[in-house]
Amino acid sequence: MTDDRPHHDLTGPPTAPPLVLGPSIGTSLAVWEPQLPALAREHRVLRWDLPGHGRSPAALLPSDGSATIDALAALVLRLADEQGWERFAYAGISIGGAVGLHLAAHHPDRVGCLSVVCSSARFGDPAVWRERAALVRAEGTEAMVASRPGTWFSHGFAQSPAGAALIEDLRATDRAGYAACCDVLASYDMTADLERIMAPTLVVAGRDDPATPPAHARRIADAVPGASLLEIAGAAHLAGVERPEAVTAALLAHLSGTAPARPGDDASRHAAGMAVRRAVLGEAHVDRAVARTTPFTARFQDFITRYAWGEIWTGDGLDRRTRSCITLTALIAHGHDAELAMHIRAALTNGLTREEIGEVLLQSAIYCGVPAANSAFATAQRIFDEIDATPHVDSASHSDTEK
Ligand SMILES: O=C(O)CC1=CCC(=O)O1
Repeated sequence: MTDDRPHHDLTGPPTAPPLVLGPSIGTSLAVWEPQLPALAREHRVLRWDLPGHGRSPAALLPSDGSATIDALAALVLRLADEQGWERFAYAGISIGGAVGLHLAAHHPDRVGCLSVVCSSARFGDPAVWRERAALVRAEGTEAMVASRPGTWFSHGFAQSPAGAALIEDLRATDRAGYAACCDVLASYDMTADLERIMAPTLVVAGRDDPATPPAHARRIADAVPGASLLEIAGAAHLAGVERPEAVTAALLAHLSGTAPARPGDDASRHAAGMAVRRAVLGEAHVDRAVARTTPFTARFQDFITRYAWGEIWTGDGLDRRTRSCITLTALIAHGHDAELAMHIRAALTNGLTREEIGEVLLQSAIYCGVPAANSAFATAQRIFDEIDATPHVDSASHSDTEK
């Protein structure tokens, strides 16, 4: 590697569609580790390190306070050019997402699909970022270590191996590189440019993110034409680390072109429906349903994929969490226990916590009847126990029956 480009790595089939992943300040490209295996299955993934972070040289950005988002975006374009990628999908966390917004607005021919995770069009008061830059230049990134756990994670997660490793990456970050990224954030303001973005855009927020709270995500999603918004419960700023399955599912669905299918033909509705169905119910589950399809069930399989998933679940009028609440209630009301089990797992994938699922079940006791809710609680407890007994299995990888 020469010293004038960011450190980066490449994963996935060399001929697969390109996807560039950008990290957040204080982290390295390892922050994308939880998503990498799934994303690299069907993409050639390029992850890059911010200047002074991971293994990138700090000198990629000026140290005199003049660093800009344009300079960071130029580094990414350089990496894409080296790969011969005229057009690529881009996903970025926080400042990494800001680079994506900038690229999509100012180089619209380069970004075919955009996802921004816990990011913003403006990261608050520039003076605060200038102060942080000065502090880190004087004292190093150790000065940020005490406050990051509460910003990056909701309670307790910082003590997990994944959380602790990220804090160590912060400690290892070069002070000049970190400070220059603060300068970037001080001068960054995309507010007036969001409406120029034409790439299909997904905006993801962590509900408990104090750095870029959901209101920041809403501002982006409201201004970028056609953007979708997903808020993830039980996650702070590094939502992809804390709630990996929810973020991975959202990115996969977006990358596979699940923009609302209406108006469209049956084929595009089927394709969009299949992608959302996979994102919500899990790859393994849908693979099993497809494998079980017979000539007798084929029309019905096509119908639910195209209609339930391709028309209704793809809609952007309600978020997936809300759709899960409605679906759980309806299944309880009609006593469909096998479908309920499947949709309890789907609700977890869609970002509902166990406590929130419990609230839905409690409320169903009022409107669907106590016996129905009693049976639903038993089903939910069984699913939670199954998940706890196999902690490394994706909550969506289940064997409950689906039509
Ligand atoms: O300060 C943090 O750690 C949160 C954050 C703001 C921009 C970014 O990349 O991370």
